[in-house]
Amino acid sequence: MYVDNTKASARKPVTVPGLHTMKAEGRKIVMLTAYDASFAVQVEQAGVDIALVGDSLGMVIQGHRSTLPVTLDQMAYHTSAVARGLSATLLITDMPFMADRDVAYALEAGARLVGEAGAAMIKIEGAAPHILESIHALTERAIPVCAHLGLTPQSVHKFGGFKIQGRAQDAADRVVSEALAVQQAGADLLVLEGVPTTLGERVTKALHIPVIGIGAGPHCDGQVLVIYDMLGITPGKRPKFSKDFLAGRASIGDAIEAYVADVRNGTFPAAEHGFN
Ligand SMILES: Nc1nc(=O)c2c([nH]1)NC[C@@H]1CN(c3ccc(C(=O)N[C@@H](CCC(=O)O)C(=O)O)cc3)CN21
Ligand SMILES: CC(C)C(=O)C(=O)O
Ligand SMILES: [Mg+2]
Repeated sequence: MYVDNTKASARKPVTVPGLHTMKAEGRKIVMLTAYDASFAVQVEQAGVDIALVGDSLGMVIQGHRSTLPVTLDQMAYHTSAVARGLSATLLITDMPFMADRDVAYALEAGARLVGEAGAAMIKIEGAAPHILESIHALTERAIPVCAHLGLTPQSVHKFGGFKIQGRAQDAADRVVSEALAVQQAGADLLVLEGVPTTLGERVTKALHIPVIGIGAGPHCDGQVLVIYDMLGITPGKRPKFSKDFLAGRASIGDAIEAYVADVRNGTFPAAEHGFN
C-alpha cells in the first residue's frame, strides 16, 4: 500500500537517542496510540513524536473488557499497518499478555514485532525478574525497550480492576525501585500509568531515561493517551485522566494538533487529570 505522507516526511525523524536529548533539554515528549495506517498518517502529520500500537486495541477495537485476549499475531498485524503510515514518527508496539512469559518467548516476540512488522521499540509491562532479564536480553540484541509500570493493565486480575497504584508509602517506594531496576536493565523509556501525581514527579526526577505519563500527573517528561479517548469515541466510560480534544474542533487533525500543543506547552494534563 502507498500512503501519501509527504507533508510529514519533511520532519526530522524521532529517534531513541533523540528522546534522551528531549528530556535533557526539558522538551515534552508527545505519544499517542494508533492502530491502523490512516490514523498513523493523522498522528504523524499532527507532529506526534511517538506512535504506540497499544494492546488497548483489544478493548477499543475488539471490544474486550481487558487487554489480555490480544495475540502476538494481532499486534504484528496492526504494527505493520501503522508502520506503512509513518515515516518520521518513532513506532513502539506493546508486548502482548504472556508473549514475555520467559526470555526466549520475549526475544521471539521482539524479533517478529521489530523485524517483521516494523516497530522500532517494544513496550513491556512490569519489573518481575524475568521481565528485567528480557529487557536486558532485547536491549543487548539492539531492540530498544520501553518499560511500563504503575497501573499495568495486563495485571488487571492481580489488581482487582484498573486501580490507581502506588498510593501507600511502601507501594510508592516499590514503584520507584522498579523504575530504577528497569532503567538499570537497559530500558530507554518508561511509561508510568495510573499513579498519584507526587509519585509521577518522584519517578521522573529519579530516572535519567524519559518518563511518559498517563494518569501520572503533569510532571512527567511526556504524555500518552489512547487516540479513541482523545477523540471522544471510546464507547462507555473514559478514564478520568483522558480528555476529549475533538470537542469544539472541526477535524481529527485539529484535535491531534491541539493535544500535541497542549502537551508541549504544559497545559495537558491539568491538575484535574491527575490522582492524589
Ligand atoms: N480506552 C482506553 N483507554 C485507556 O487509557 C486504556 C484502555 N482503554 N485500555 C487499557 C488501559 C486500561 N486503562 C484504564 C482504564 C480505566 C481506568 C479507570 O477507570 N480508572 C479510574 C481510577 C480508579 C481509582 O481511583 O483507582 C478512573 O477514575 O479513571 C484506568 C485505566 C488505561 N488503558
Ligand atoms: C495506554 C498505553 C500506555 C498502552 O499501553 C496501550 O494503549 O495499550
Ligand atoms: Mg498497553
